[in-house]
Amino acid sequence: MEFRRLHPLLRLASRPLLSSSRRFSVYDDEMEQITRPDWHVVMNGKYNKGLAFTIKERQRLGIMGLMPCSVRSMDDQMNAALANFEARPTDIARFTYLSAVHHRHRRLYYRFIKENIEKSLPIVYTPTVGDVVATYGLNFQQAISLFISIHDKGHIRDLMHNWVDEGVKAICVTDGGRVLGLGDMGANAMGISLGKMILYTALGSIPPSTLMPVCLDVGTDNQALLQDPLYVGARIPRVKGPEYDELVDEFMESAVKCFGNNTFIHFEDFATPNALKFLEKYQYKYCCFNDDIQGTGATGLAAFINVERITGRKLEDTVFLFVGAGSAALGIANMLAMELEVRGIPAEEATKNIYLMDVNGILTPESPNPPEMGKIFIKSMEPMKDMMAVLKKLKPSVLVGATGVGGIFNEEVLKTMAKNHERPAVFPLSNPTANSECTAEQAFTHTEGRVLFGSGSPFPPVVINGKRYRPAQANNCLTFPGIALAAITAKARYLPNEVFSVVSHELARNTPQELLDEGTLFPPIKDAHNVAFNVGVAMTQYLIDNGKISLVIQTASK
Ligand SMILES: NC(=O)C1=CN([C@@H]2O[C@H](COP(=O)(O)OP(=O)(O)OC[C@H]3O[C@@H](n4cnc5c(N)ncnc54)[C@H](O)[C@@H]3O)[C@@H](O)[C@H]2O)C=CC1
Ligand SMILES: CC(=O)C(=O)O
Ligand SMILES: [Mg+2]
Repeated sequence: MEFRRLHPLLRLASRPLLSSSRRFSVYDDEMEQITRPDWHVVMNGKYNKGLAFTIKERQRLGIMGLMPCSVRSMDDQMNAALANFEARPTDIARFTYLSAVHHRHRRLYYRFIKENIEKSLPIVYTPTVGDVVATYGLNFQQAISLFISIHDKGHIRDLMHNWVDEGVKAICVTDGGRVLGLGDMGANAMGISLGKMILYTALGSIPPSTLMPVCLDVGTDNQALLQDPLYVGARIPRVKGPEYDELVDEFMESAVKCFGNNTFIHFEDFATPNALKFLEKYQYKYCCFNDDIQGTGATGLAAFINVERITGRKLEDTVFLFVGAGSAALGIANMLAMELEVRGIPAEEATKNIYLMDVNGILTPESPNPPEMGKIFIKSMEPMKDMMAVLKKLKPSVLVGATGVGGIFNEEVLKTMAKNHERPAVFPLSNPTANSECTAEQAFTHTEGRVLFGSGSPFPPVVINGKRYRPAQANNCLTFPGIALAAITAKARYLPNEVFSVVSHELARNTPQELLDEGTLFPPIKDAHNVAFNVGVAMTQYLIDNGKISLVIQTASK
């Protein structure tokens, strides 16, 4: 892992020796200590490298005796970390162990996550991050992120001045309005901003010192949190209306003033009405990105492109049913409609076979308050509320779940999909695992292994009649690290919708043919960092070719 700025002592340590009055003789008579001893280098995770400091480095840095005499290579430290990680009895204990590694030795932490991504992703991300968010107050240890509360209105720039690193290039901001499928999690949502930014580094190779996770703490309507003595956020009902909007405006203005107008600002887990409002308001004004809408949109479209490759059934001839009409479903459905239009299908035709249903049923002219982004999918048909009745009538071959409601794709739903189609596609996208619309085992079992499958949270392989099926993870973590990498690399001024189409196609292309042949829709998680790199390159190329980069860059004025 390359870190951009070295601690001055480490820089000094890599230079030829200067003369000094103090002399060490234990290991190397020629070695001299050139500076006052500084334990800071071993106490700060940003500079520490544990037992990997050589004896010479220990002498140069004045840290002899602050660790045992063994020198342990990074490879050996990785082995020790893996043994420690696996010895922990629960996933939350593994998360806590890794957080301690982050605190004392960041290089080891990111290398561990990257090189053990199949084991570590479910810990630092969904599903365990859901438990981390739920128990955030109980386990709170150390601030490594920026909290901006409603009480800080008018002073956000001052708070940004307090941030630990200069040269911030990307921010992940949440207000905790809808965290995974857990609902309003108030200030506990910081766990989600942190989790996303860990993947910026582990998958996107973006230096952590350029990243700032933020939680806008505007209170919460979650009564359990308000009554929890350990809750760390503002104990007030969630602030809404102009006061809230002004806070978010001030946050955006402060971010670009402090860190430059190319700062990549990632919105995460805002409740859908706010997510849609801010995307519309800021998309062409800032270099901003909504992961739940655009990152998920790009991921979902990639899945559909690969369904088309496997089944040979054209997207324009496919009937899609989205159960859920929030950020995730709207993001994917709109990406799909855009793809069809790019392929020459007229706008009205493009949405003809794309159906959305929310908690009130299929979107029809009678639906109460359909979101603006969902209006193109409204169908002039009889209102239908029952999912089974809809499945029987429309016979979709692609079924997407983005409701946050665990288990609603039950045996009957899955069997109906299998009865109607030789290769039905089913996407229970909701997180964490308990909120998944079905499990992989249920999906493969009730479709006799014929399903094309992608879930938001990971599931282990499924074996049916001796045949092993590999469930793919359909999660925006396959896109947002590459999107961030590209936006930062190209110094993008703003991100038009078309870039996400480039991202989708690149993600789909990264799925090896042998996996498509066995019915797997996405690249394996072990290749996620290669995917992030390839997505980053493709998107950067698009931004440069299409003049979306800044020619005049307004830099920070912190
Ligand atoms: N796999 C991934 O990459 C992603 C997954 N998600 C997941 O998607 C879920 C939804 O997120 P959002 O769209 O932001 O939430 P949201 O709360 O805005 O939308 C949920 C939608 O589901 C509908 N709904 C609820 N119960 C229903 C039912 N029984 N039948 C039909 N519709 C029902 C609601 O009316 C609403 O339209 C969350 O669990 C989240 O974790 C979100 C983003 C990315
Ligand atoms: C994956 C993600 O962004 C979500 O579940 O909200
Ligand atoms: Mg999210």
